[in-house]
Amino acid sequence: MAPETGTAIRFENVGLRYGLGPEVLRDVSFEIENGSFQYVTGPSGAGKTSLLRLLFLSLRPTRGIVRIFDHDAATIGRDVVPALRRRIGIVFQDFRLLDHLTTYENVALPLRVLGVDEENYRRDVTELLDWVGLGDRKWVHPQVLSGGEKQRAAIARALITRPEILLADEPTGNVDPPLAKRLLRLFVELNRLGTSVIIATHDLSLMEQHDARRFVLNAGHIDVYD
Ligand SMILES: Nc1ncnc2c1ncn2[C@@H]1O[C@H](COP(=O)(O)OP(=O)(O)OP(=O)(O)O)[C@@H](O)[C@H]1O
Repeated sequence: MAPETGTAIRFENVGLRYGLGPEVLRDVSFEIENGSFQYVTGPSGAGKTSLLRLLFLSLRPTRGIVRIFDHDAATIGRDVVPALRRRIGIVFQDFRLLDHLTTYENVALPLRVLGVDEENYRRDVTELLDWVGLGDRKWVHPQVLSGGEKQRAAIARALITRPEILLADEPTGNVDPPLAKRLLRLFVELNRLGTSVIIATHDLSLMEQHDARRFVLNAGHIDVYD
């Protein structure tokens, strides 16, 4: 579990460009404390997903400094990345569930990859699936899940390793308002238990329901509202 205080992430004058294209993030600076809660918002194309990809170490900055758990992203060895990523849960916009696995197996996958025996995770996976309201969808495959059910399965998979940081890209994009409210409660509860939560969203009503720090991106620039 994350220590109670301290900085989990620091960005200093970060710039990002794809190939030879224009900078899609410019002079982005902020810190994310352990156990904090923040939204990343801004119009379509503003750079929210790109920012999450930097946070997940799937992109490196073109300039500036990105520090994750006190490691400099520019110099992290490829062999260290998996261990750092295990401390970060991510919910992708397109879920990325594996079609040949059941909901239960998808959620258990990060633990299987870590070599944990099923007898040691069966209860946790079952409890988490109940918690996200998928207890009765455990044995079906993603093809028969609704958009909202897939979303909850992807959230459960991101949480099963009890990450110190949770990144979620539009986690309420496919659900109706009551379910969005429930998912938000889940993120707030997770945050209460010590996880830093970073949610990229367009959903104003979500941000109104739980007031927290906002990172507003606009054409690659960031404004931070505490
Ligand atoms: N792989 C890529 N190659 C080139 N340009 C990219 C790539 N991914 C994103 N971009 C560009 O970077 C900019 C920021 O995109 P990004 O997906 O980060 O925005 P976003 O705020 O998440 O948008 P949305 O809300 O629509 O998901 C856009 O101009 C986009 O076209």
